[in-house]
Amino acid sequence: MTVPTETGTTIPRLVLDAVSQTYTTDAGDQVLALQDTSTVVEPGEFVCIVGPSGCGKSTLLKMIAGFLTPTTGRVLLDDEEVTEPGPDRGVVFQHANLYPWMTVRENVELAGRFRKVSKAERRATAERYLDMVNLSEFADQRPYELSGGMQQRAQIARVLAGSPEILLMDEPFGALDALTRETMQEELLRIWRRDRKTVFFITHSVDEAVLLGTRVWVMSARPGRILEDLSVQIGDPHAPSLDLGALRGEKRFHELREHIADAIYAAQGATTSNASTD
Ligand SMILES: Nc1ncnc2c1ncn2[C@@H]1O[C@H](COP(=O)(O)OP(=O)(O)OP(=O)(O)O)[C@@H](O)[C@H]1O
Repeated sequence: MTVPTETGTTIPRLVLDAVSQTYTTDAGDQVLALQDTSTVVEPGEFVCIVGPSGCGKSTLLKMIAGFLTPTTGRVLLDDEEVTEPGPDRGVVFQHANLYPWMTVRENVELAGRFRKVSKAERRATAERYLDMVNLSEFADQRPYELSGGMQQRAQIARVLAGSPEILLMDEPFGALDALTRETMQEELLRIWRRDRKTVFFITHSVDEAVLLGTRVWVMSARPGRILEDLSVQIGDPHAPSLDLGALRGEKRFHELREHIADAIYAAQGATTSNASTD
C-alpha cells in the first residue's frame, strides 16, 4: 500500500525524522514534551498511540496536523515537509468544535468545502454520515441542543464526510457512553477496512488500541518517545463481518493487552496505572 514513485521505489505516508518539541510556558520555563522521535508509517496503517498522561501524544498529533512546528527535526507526509494544516488531514479533537450558529447538518456539510463537489453531493454525503453516527433526526438542530456525546459524533461525521486521506484522532471516543463507543469503534473499523485511510488514534483504553490498531505505539513518560512499536492484528481483516466481541475472545488480544498495560505502567513509573483496559 505504499505510494509508487517514478523510479519504482515507494514513499512512506509519514516520516518522523528526529522530531522534538519544546514548549515555553507563560512563566518562561522550557518544557520538553517530545524528544528525538523517529519512525516511518506506510499508507493504510492504523496507528494507536498510548502512554502516560502528559507524555506528548497530543503534541505529536498536532505536529502531524501542521498546527505545531517541531522544535527540531522534520515531519514528512508523502515526502513533503509539513508546514501547515491541509485538507488531506482530518482532525478529531477530544471535544467537539462545531460552529454553534449552524445546524448539525450544515456543520457536517462544511466538510466538503475544500473539494470540488456539488452542493447536492455534499448534502448526500452529510446525510450518509449523519445516519452512520445515528444523528439523522437531529440534523436540523443546533449543536447546543445536543448532548456532549452527540456533538462528538457530529464532529466525527463532519471529519469523515471530508474524506481525508489521513485521520488524526485525539481520544475521539473518550466522552461517549460504552454502547455508543462500541458502535463508533465498529464503524471506524468498517470505514478503515473499506477505504484503508491512514489513521493516528490516541486512546487511554488499551483494549481500544489493540482492537483497532495495526500498530500500537507505547510512549514513555515526558519527555515522550516511542518506547515500543508493536505490530497488532487481531482476527481476519478481510472477514466480511465485524464482531468486536469475538475479537476480544482471541488469545492474541489478551496477550497484547497485558503486555501493553504493563508497558504503560512501567513507563509512567508511578504507583497507579493510567491505562484503562475497559
Ligand atoms: N502550549 C503549551 N505550553 C506549555 N506546555 C505545554 C503546552 N502544551 C502541552 N504542554 C505540556 O507538554 C506536555 C505534553 O502535553 P500533551 O498534551 O502532548 O500530552 P498528552 O500525552 O496528550 O496528555 P494527555 O494524555 O493527558 O491528554 C505536558 O507536560 C503539557 O503540560
